[in-house]
Amino acid sequence: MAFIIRSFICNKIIQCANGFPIGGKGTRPAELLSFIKICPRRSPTIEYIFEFGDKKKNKCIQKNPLHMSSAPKIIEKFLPDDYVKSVFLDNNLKPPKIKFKVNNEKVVEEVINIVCERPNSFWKSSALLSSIPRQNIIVEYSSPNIAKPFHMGHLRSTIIGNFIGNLCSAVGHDVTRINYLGDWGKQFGLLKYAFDKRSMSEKDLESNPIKTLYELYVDVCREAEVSQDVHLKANEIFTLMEKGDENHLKDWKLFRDLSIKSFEKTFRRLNVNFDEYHGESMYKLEHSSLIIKNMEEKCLLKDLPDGRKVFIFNEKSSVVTIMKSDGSTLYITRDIAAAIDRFKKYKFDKMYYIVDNSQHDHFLSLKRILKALGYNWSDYIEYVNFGRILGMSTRKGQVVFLDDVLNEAKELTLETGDTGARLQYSHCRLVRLEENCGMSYNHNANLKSLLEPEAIDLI
Ligand SMILES: NC(=[NH2+])NCCC[C@H](N)C(=O)O
Repeated sequence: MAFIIRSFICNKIIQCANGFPIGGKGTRPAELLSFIKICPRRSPTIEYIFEFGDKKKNKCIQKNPLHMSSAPKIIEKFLPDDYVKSVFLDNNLKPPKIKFKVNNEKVVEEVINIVCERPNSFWKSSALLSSIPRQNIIVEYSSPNIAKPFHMGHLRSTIIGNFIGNLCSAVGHDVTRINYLGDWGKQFGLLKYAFDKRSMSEKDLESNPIKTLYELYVDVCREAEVSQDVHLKANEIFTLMEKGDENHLKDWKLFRDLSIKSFEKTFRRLNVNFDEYHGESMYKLEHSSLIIKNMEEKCLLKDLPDGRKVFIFNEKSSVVTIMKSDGSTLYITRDIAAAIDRFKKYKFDKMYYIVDNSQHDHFLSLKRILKALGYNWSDYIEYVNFGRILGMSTRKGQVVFLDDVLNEAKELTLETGDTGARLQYSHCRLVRLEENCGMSYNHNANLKSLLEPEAIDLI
């Protein structure tokens, strides 16, 4: 609720600064808002500080239109009022800052009135929020790989991405939530090879498709470790798939449909939604060929003696393979195509990719390549990374299944006391009590008595 006071202080500072050099002229309250901060509570009075612009300091402060030289004038002209009891320069702070001591009673009254009037939307009137320009935002999160179980890394991406999506919508941005499935690549050649070799059919997948497909994948990876032949066959199958071979694609589609069904069950359980399901399979050879042509025209690719086409990444001349020697495409090529496609379609102002740390270099390359291709919007791409869950490898079969984790978490919350579930339960009970007691908030209540540190903290 600090925003009421902050905007109030801003307006007054601008009034006071009017007419002398740095402040005043055309400065809008919104420009000053972020420089006003609430102090950690040390005294019973709520205090705010104003930080001055400093050329040498961080960018944010550099943008501050008010400089230290304005301080004495502001203090002199700032007359105490209903909201602010006193204003002074605190020289104990390094560098010194203006301190505003606030009238607690007035703030408590304002806060309680606003919350009572608009209990579900009061926070939206924050001046800080209204100064944010509305944007078109894409959040890509979760993005599990089909035919494999949804694992903890995907769970983190799902939770963080969903949260970012909610936050962006809440402040009024247009948000498109995309789940970009890992549904293409050599692993589907491997899987299809194993599926055929064991003469399997749709029937074998009926009872537990993900588990069956996953076991098959772990099995064939083991086989591939000792047999070059398996690799060759899998590559061959995947190359055929890229060329549109219907027989292979029919089974791939079956794996994909069954996987999505199972993921959706998990998303329902987590109360997570997506606007669109995309996938790597949307960006096959024809997209990649265009990108490769474009990169070649701009002299961004180098042909290696082994037949690969690579992008020379940086000064240290590390390379990123854009096309394999057998002509098939790669994860990065598909991501380049997907980003270009999304910009065409959504004209985003910001696109967030929520993916674990292990893909740091991948996203760095993605941004660099897009920039080298002349797409300046690559600056709008934000890679939101998070710590990787160590010791898991889908290829080796070392994963913790998400459904097992959720089941265990459910049991634990039911058993133990001090948990989120318990908190929700207590909240429900309190709401019920409030509903049943037949009393409502008394607008004439004497708010002076709300002086406990806990009450002030809450406000
Ligand atoms: N656009 C992207 N590359 N998103 C992340 C995809 C994550 C990938 N499917 C994985 O599980 O590792």
